[in-house]
Amino acid sequence: MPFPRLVKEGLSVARPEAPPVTHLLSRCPCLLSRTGSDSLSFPSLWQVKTEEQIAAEEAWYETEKVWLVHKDGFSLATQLKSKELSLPEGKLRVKLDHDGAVLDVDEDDVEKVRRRLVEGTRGGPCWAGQAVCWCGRPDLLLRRCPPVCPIPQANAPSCDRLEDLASLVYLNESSVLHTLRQRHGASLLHTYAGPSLLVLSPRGAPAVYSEKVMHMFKGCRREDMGPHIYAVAQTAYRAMLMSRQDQSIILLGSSGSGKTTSCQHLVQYLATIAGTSGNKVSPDVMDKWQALSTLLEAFGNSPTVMNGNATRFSQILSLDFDQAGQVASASIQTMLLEKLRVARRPAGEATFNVFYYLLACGDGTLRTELHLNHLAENNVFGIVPLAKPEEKQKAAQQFSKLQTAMKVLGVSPDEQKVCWLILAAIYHLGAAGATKEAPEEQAAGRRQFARHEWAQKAAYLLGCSLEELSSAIFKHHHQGGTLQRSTSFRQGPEESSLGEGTGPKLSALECLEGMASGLYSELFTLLISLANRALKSSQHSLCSVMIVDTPGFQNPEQGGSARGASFEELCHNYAQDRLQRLFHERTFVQELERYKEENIELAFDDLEPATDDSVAAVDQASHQSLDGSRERQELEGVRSLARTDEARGLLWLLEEEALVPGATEDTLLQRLFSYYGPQEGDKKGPILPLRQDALIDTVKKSKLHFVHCFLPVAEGWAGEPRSAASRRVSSSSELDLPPGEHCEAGGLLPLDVPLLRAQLRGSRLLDAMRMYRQGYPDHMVFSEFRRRFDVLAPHLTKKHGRNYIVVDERRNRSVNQCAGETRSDILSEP
Ligand SMILES: Nc1ncnc2c1ncn2[C@@H]1O[C@H](COP(=O)(O)OP(=O)(O)OP(=O)(O)O)[C@@H](O)[C@H]1O
Repeated sequence: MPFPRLVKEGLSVARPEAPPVTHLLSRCPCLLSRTGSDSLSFPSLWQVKTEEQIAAEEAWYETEKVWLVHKDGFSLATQLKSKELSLPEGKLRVKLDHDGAVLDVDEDDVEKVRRRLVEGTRGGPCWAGQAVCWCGRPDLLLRRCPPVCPIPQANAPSCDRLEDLASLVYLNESSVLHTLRQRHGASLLHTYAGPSLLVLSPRGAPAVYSEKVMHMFKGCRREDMGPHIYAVAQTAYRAMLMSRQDQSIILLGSSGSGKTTSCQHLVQYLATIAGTSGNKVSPDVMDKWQALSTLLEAFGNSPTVMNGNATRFSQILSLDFDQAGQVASASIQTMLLEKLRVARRPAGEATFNVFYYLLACGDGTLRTELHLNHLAENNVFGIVPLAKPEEKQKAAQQFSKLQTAMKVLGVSPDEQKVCWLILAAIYHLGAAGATKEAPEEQAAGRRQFARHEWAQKAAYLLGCSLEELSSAIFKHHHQGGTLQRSTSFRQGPEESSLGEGTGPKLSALECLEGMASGLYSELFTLLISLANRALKSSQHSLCSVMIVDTPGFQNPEQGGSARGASFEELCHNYAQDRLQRLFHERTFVQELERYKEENIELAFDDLEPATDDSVAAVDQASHQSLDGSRERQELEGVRSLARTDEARGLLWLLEEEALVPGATEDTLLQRLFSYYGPQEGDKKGPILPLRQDALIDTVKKSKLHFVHCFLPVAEGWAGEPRSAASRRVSSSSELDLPPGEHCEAGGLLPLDVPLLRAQLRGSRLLDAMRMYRQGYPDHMVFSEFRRRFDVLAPHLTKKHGRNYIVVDERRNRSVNQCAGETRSDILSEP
């Protein structure tokens, strides 16, 4: 039976809910096994277990199966216990299942699970925190899961492909990895992790995405759907319709793990299901979304060491729905575009896709207009056409596709022309290059183009004279003296020369790079507003589903590149970190606080301490604000103000140092390390703090849904293993164990267990799942409860009006009575 509770600010419902029969069939890991091959299958694909199967499972749980964790993987073993066995403190004796070897191992090498009994929270002794049974057969559980679980446990084979990791009888890291490994081997991409979805990015084009499949999810409730990205979209859509509250779906994960692909599937689902008139999807809606995706992919993506088509900006896509639940309007917000990539980028990486498309364009007239018939031998921005004929051909096709997409988005031929002119001008600026002047020449203002004929072309395309262009790029920087220099991908000592006492001066090349990235950024902003013009409508909308996609975590070393992260990568990583932290706050910290207030005891005594120091340090703003427009004479004051002992975030420091005369990258680093660098005896590396961005504030007020995308293996964008380190796909030889027990054994698809383990730890999904199964995860605030159910008490509505608000609802007896009467209705949604 469910356990609804009236709590201070609403009504919570514990899991397990009372399942209807079909529901029971789909969820119970104890009694049932499934025969379907994919997560799309529904309860009909489940089979009730035979008595023999149940007996085998019982026997399994009676032997003490444990996970033995090795440095790169884990093995199934049986713990050996006997009275005669005398082992030193902290040691256990185990027998490996695959070869029968008996080993004495450290207790710490055996996967830990919860040990404490959570008594009374659910009113049953079987609720020891490990066992979640949806079938209501506590007698089975009682035998399997004693009140205090004395040892770490592995799950019976029937749990191997469980759809929801939170339903594992024994929830621990190795059990989760094992389940994911089994599902991955069966090409099951999606798995529920309690309230969230986990996606293991596939290779190739899996057949689980199609319009036909979308219609299988239409109208379903969360508990009726197998794990799938469409299920997340459907859950958010349904929740929005029910609660009239904005919803946000947040995609988390490493670069290349499939966030943008999932984002596209989410949009397609919502546009298909809610962009429908009658039974037909409006072609207009779908065409526009497809066109938007083509546009963003061209202008905002580029190949990186981690991903052949990496997104280099953050975006919030918003679909706005009307009263009837149809898409009324849509919009896109973008931020953190990595604009400097146009001019400078890490070695081995490429510029934005659109340049390759334009340079491969087969339209002779356009090429002539853009002066692209003859290309330069050198380009300081490294913008060069693709070399291989097949790549060129593909890029030319992409250019035509882009032109069509712009047309669909209502970008007129003249507006398109402006885009091509700016892109070509950037190309010509790169071909023009800049003089490499000595510091004394900088002072004399001798910065200029290296090859004037190319600069002339750029000026012509931008509609100005060469002198005007030159002046705009090189001359006006003399007066400022407080310009912030770009610090990314810096190489070469000549670029770090500084004018004495006048603040950092920019080299001619930096001036040129600034112009190119500024032009590109303006162009990108313009295109986004043109796209919004096409997506918006004057139709009234009620609430929205927002989808948040940001560049994934990126560690250059993991991509096989021996360098530190660039400033831009740092910003993207920080944004991801903030979103991860939001996940943890919503699914764990806030829940825990709520339970504390309600005196509900939960057992979380073996949790790893939080490791988000870097985000905490980021938010460390200065107590004293600086005004960037301060006059020159105030800068001496700034110097003393800036150089206090107060620890601040990196962006604060950058702003301050940019204002301080004579400040250099070294002084910035010095301060950074003095605040956050390793202390004596501290083995941690420096923490790189930033200031928080606006993205979080935008989504915080909505109901959040999280999708965690995991990389199964570390492959570079060319499909090559990224580095020797990441190639450590656990092989049995490395673990000194025979084949048969490791991640890739048994014909499963390759899976990099250490990589997966790192992602699992980073995501803190285990914390969220433990909370989910112990607590009361389904929660409805009173105002929402009343909105949905006040129809059942019309006399109250008549008396107080539809929108009345009572501060402490529990004091309102009549409302409570009403709540009591309708509690069961909450559990079966109308
Ligand atoms: N669900 C999926 N179906 C098919 N292919 C996928 C899926 N997820 C990922 N991929 C493959 O992985 C590649 C990388 O995915 P994607 O660009 O979506 O990753 P990302 O997490 O958005 O990366 P980044 O953070 O670098 O932008 C895709 O080009 C695609 O080939």
